[in-house]
Amino acid sequence: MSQETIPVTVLSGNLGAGKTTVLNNLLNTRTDLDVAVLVNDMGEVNVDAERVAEHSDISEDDEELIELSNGCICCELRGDLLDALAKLAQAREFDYLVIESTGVAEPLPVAQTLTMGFDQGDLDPTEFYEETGIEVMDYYELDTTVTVVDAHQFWTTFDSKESLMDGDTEKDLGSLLVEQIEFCDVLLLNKCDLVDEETLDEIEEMVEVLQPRAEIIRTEHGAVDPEAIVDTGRFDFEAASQSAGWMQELQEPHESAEEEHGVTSFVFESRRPFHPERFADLLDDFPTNVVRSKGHFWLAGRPEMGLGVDVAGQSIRIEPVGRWVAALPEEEQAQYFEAYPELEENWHPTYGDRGSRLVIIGADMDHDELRAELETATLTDKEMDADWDVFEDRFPTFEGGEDAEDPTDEGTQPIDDSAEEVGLAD
Ligand SMILES: Nc1nc2c(ncn2[C@@H]2O[C@H](COP(=O)(O)OP(=O)(O)OP(=O)(O)O)[C@@H](O)[C@H]2O)c(=O)[nH]1
Repeated sequence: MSQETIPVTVLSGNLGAGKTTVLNNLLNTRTDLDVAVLVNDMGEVNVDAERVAEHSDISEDDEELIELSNGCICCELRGDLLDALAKLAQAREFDYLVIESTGVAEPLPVAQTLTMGFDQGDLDPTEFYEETGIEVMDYYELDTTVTVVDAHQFWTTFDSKESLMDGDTEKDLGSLLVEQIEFCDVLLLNKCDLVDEETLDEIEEMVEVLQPRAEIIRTEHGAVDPEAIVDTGRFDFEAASQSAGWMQELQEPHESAEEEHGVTSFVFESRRPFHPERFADLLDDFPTNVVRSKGHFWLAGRPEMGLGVDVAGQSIRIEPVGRWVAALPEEEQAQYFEAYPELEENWHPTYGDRGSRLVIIGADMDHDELRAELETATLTDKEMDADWDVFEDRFPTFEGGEDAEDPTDEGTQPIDDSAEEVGLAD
């Protein structure tokens, strides 16, 4: 880390997990460090900021306590976050910055905002930025992303279908928890005082499978050694974005061994399309012990677009992930073959790159049984020769998808590892 930049720790975690408690604990134990704090709250009144002011040396009038209220810094307040931080750094000298996100914030976009500033594609430059040209990266360097998890509420949240509105987006608590676990350097398993040892072991095993890279620390009342969350130098955007268990599993598939609490994973692959009705039935009645599934699939009758499945806790989302290269004009295909030689190796003479690849993570799963169910949801030999358009298909259709005439439509890039997901709820 260079001398000039101010290191930043970002605290994320579900509502009530203990972020403010961790923050106050930190402020009260590292009194030698001049810490500035930015607290984000969804409501109009920044309750967390009040509580930080109440329980630490920082007062609410203090310019070291910045409040961003009435929105979320992972979405609509990204520009405000960048402005606030640039102004803070210009106005004051301090050693360290801690950002407490709202309980509904996803850590990845917050980290992206801090590491890329306004250069994020969909973020309009603010007036302040247009005038000054000051980039947040001129002053700050993201040091550690911390996710605080409520051990007591863990399984309830995980299995919850309850959803929250975040701006215009609806998020359900279970999948938000998974996202927060999947993107962090340090994971604080808080409220351990309320949970027995056996449950803690179970949670830890699940967390380790979802997020193999993070350091997991058990805490009570947010009491953690400041060294573990401040100035750790652990943050690495590339590593953090690739660290989710499902991603590693897709990159290097291996049938994971049965652990004590039976959290295992496997990758299902097929070069046959799924039957739309049978696969939809299977997803509707998906085994509840599958806690995470991610990947892309080929649906019979959808020759243009690969779809993605995203299972987190009790929520199942289907989303478009991109066009099959096989659906592109020949000149474009040639470009892909050049860029990705492995594409040609796995090319099917009739169906090209179409196929399905899903990672499934769960507790006490019967791999053989689930594999067989997935297999049964793909087309039979007879169906392979039938007309696929007559199958009942209740999967959502997507704009710019298989109905689109121009295969180069925006948002429908061919499938590769970097394919963006479009978060459309089912
Ligand atoms: N028993 C117990 N209670 C805790 C622990 N940590 C925090 N709490 C309590 O849990 C409640 C929520 O803690 P906060 O620190 O406000 O949680 P938060 O993540 O900042 O909450 P939001 O800002 O609403 O998202 C408070 O009443 C805390 O006192 C813990 O380890 N054990």
